[in-house]
Amino acid sequence: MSVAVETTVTRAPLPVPIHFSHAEQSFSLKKRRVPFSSSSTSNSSYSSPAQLSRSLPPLPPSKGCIPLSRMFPQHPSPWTPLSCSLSKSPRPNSVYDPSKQESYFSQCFTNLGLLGRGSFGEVYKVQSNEDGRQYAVKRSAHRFRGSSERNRSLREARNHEQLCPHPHILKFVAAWEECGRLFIQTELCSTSLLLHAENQPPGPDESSAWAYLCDLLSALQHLHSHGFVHLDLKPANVLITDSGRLKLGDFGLLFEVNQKSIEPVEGKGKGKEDAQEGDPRYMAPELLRGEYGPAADVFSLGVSILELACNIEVPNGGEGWQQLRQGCLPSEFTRGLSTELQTVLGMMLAPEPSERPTVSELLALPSVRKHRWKRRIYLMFTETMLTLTSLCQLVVYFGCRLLSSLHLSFPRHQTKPVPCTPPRDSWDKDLTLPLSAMHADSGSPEEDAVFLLGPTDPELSPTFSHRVKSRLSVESTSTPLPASPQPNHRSPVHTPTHSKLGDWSSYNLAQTPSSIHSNGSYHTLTPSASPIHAGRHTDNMSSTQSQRNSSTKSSQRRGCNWVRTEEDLPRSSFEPKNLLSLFEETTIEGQP
Ligand SMILES: Nc1ncnc2c1ncn2[C@@H]1O[C@H](COP(=O)(O)OP(=O)(O)OP(=O)(O)O)[C@@H](O)[C@H]1O
Repeated sequence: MSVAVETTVTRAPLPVPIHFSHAEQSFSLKKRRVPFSSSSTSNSSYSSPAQLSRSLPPLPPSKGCIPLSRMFPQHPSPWTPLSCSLSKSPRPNSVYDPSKQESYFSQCFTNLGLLGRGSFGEVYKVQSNEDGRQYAVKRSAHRFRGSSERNRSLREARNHEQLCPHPHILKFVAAWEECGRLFIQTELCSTSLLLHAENQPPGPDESSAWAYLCDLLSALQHLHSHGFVHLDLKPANVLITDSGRLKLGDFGLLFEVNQKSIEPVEGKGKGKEDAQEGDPRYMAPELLRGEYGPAADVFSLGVSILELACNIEVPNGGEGWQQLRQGCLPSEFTRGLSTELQTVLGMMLAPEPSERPTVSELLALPSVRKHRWKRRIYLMFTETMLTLTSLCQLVVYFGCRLLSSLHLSFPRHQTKPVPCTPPRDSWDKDLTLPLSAMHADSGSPEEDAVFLLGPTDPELSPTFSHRVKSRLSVESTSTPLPASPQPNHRSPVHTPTHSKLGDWSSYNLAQTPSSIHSNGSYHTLTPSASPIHAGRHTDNMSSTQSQRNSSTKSSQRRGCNWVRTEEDLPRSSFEPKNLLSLFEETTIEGQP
């Protein structure tokens, strides 16, 4: 009798979050991303569907009022360091001179291009003028409109900084505020896990799923052991490095778990009502009851791994969403997975948080231990190989330089005029802007000139020249931009298993490149009995086209006077791709 009652209770539909009323209630194919158009490079004009649904409403149009910046003299906006790394005084190697008109960003970094956009802001690939290394800098999309918005924005930076470094946590470098915007500098990664997964061939990929699970369990163990809960774990918030190592990022919703009660890190203005802040697709059911705890991260990780292993869309509402939160996995997709993975997923997706294993318990499972061991060896090997390759390239580079200088020391070769390098000032003029320009009203072209590239060029960073995907994720809260390049390495992570297809075979056939129309659109797939849909497509045609156009676009980019391309930059670090040209230069210089 009691069992029957329990079953009824468990099966009762969960209260749907308020904002789910606009969510996708029925199941549909993964939306094709809207190609990143050149006109979208402007801050004000661009908004992806995801941004539309999650970003704040636009500022009301001005009705004849003179902008504040024109009414008052434009004093440089104070640069406020927010992280300890910047507050240290005096900072070694600092190139920032507050007396100069240029902003802190302009003085300290060379902008190499846009990496992606999210609901919070834009992420740029930059080169530090202090140490010559490359980083990612996230800039809030617009100026803070009030202190509550500012506090919310600063929370992510503060949360991130207080985390102890870990190999699977995105490394925080610095944060500052300038011109009413927040800047967060982090280590540079290759791309997000979401975009990486979308670039993989369709079909289940269990070996990669185990690798992702091992990395993210390590990250969660680190967070949970330090008393933190992430509360927004999803593939879009995970980054992947060149070696394939996953790094957990985006700590905007980080909570500190106290012994008695669970308090948010900032402690102010967050409570039960904020439980809906995370992405509904990955949200644990107990968050709707205001129960914040480590088990919520385990659930979100379970949904993420289910999505990645089966290569499906997880629902953001409706029947499929309810079923997943009642412990029902979509068997038509999961039956292609091994029993081991199915068991682990079943445990992680238990409806009651108390029934879910902790991260430590999951790490202790024999199946997880086996894959974790393999994963460690793989990462160690790949990262060692990458380091060795870089070292070899460095040796070859200096060898070439030596040979080249020996050649030049012959008197007969000195007759050839050495090409002049333009003075550094002329480069800087292109990119750096007076702070007053940056301080202008939001949306002014001057303000964003440091951050935006040519209106004719949709490929925004050197990384983008390889990015072949131009799809906007309708559901994702971030990165509706072209996907990143396929990493050169092909690892177990990147080599999907196609042997266990189950009912997937029909989907796979439908999603081969031949099913893509010449205009880039996709055939509609046969609706599944499952509410959860097969997901990721690869737009090979647009990819080829994009690559073909990249060289032309690169030369076009050089014509823009307000951005520097990587080719134009002073090269403080060695770039392996230029070895061939170095050899060619040496040969040409050696000719009489
Ligand atoms: N450190 C990084 N290295 C490389 N690419 C990055 C890095 N950080 C972010 N990106 C890229 O920028 C995109 C947007 O970043 P991010 O998701 O952090 O923005 P966001 O505004 O916080 O998004 P949201 O709040 O919607 O999740 C990512 O999807 C990723 O492609």
